Amino acid sequence: MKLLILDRDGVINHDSDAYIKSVAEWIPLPGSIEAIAQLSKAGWTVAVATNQSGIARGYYDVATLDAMHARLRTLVAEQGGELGLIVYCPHGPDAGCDCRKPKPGMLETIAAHYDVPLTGLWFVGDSLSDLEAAKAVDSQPVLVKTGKGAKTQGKSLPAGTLIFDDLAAIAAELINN
Ligand SMILES: O=P(O)(O)OC[C@@H](O)[C@H]1O[C@@H](OP(=O)(O)O)[C@@H](O)[C@@H](O)[C@@H]1O
Ligand SMILES: [Mg+2]
Ligand SMILES: [Zn+2]
Repeated sequence: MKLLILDRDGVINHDSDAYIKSVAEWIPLPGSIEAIAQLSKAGWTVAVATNQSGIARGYYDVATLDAMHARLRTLVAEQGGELGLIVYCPHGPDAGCDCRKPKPGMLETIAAHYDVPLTGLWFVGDSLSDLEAAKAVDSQPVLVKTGKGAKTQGKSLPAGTLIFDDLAAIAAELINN
């Protein structure tokens, strides 16, 4: 089974230091919806693993987050694709949960859901915590330069991190090779 896991903010949609607090603030990055749909139509299952500490911080509630994700699913479906499992961590940095990246809990949940090994599985993110989560379970860390990615690129990255301009470039790589 061809499974790809994506971070959400900064990879699929624009991110903000003020958090993405409403459906209106949730704006897809150029080409990201089309990239997900193309991967889906090419036989890939695309899942999402996203930190959403804004819930713990009281910036928005689960119903609002679900509405953002319903919007994402609708947009992908309008392009003829289908989005897979979305897993989020609603906790704050001090909660000590197992799901907040850089912990790999969400990657483990998704891999178990699809019964796919984590080793070498591509996880695409824009933050160092995304790449560290991948490395923690021997998945393949993949950095995109969108969102916080260009800034992250200047940091010390896990060995073997792959770097792409955006999700569209990743889709082209996976579909054409
Ligand atoms: O990139 P993903 O995991 O999809 O989501 C990131 C968001 O939950 C937010 O994560 C926050 O980090 P803290 O959770 O406050 O450390 C900040 O980086 C915000 O700018 C960002 O919108
Ligand atoms: Mg992100
Ligand atoms: Zn959590």
